Amino acid sequence: MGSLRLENIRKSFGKVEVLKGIDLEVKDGEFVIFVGPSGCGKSTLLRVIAGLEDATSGNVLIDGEAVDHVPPAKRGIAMVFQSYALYPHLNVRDNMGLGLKQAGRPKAEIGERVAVASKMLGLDKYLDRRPAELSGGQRQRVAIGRAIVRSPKLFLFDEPLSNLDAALRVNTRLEIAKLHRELSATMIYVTHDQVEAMTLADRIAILNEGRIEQVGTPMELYNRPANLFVAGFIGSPKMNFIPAATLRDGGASTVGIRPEHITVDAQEGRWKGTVLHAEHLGADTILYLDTEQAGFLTVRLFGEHRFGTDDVLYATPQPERIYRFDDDGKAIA
Ligand SMILES: Nc1ncnc2c1ncn2[C@@H]1O[C@H](COP(=O)(O)OP(=O)(O)OP(=O)(O)O)[C@@H](O)[C@H]1O
Repeated sequence: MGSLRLENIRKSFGKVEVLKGIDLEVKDGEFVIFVGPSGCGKSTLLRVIAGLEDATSGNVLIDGEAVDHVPPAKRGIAMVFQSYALYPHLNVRDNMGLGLKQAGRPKAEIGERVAVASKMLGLDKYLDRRPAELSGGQRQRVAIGRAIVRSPKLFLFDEPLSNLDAALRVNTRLEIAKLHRELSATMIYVTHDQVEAMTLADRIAILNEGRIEQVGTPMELYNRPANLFVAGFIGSPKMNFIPAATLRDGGASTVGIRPEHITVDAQEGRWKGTVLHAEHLGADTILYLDTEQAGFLTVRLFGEHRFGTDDVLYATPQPERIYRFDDDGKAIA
């Protein structure tokens, strides 16, 4: 079991309020990701859940029990950090088993748990190596293994992939997804990378300036963003925002259209524009347009296209894919 409930969590550092009333419920076995811009309070919230930081007010409940006065080691959580935090003088086996040893578990049990976790993570061949003899990805797997052996109620991950290069990030991401399936464990994960969030999470909580803007499945956030912030945050390249007057839409203040929902044609279309820059990515082509009616627009086309800088073309939004927002930035259904 490992459910989590956050009730009106507030946290101030001096006069600065960093978390401004966070409510969230995480079900047993769920994978929830906190995502948001730098400084929005993601890590602080994770640290409050872990007990490494006291909330100024509000409650943290694990499996229905308030843990606000329970020290980190007794909360039944295991945390994986960006920096791995391995002991350099210990080999992989001892790094993974240290927490259990400190908890006074019998040697045979520690050996067994380390064997299971290291096999799961493909580390069984490296048990005698020290951290310095491992790659970055292997070190992060040891840190994850150290969490697994403790069979925690909750796994907390703080940007675990950000020290890895691009290829290794993808690999390790897949491993974390697999691990979540195999362990059916509750995982809470902080990242500023929306691809990580979209690919791993059952649900994503989008934070902004200490508040949750929206919680939902990746596709809910993509298809039905609650406001301009979420609409602009989820999706790459970013959604285009255009004054509603451009579309003669009296009921909205701003309209949004995703780059992948605009078609282009050399002869005709809704908005005439000039290509400022074209990115040919192979699978996709990204065009940056300066249009007469809608201003700057980013367009994402599937596959290869011959359009290049200074070409003049016409862009047309798919009407059923237009998002509308009111004066306060709230989505209009
Ligand atoms: N111990 C502290 N003392 C004072 N201010 C702090 C402390 N820890 C965090 N902050 C401030 O709280 C705010 C939120 O920090 P936090 O690390 O939670 O953000 P984050 O969303 O995780 O950002 P990043 O993605 O850059 O890691 C920041 O403005 C930060 O400077």
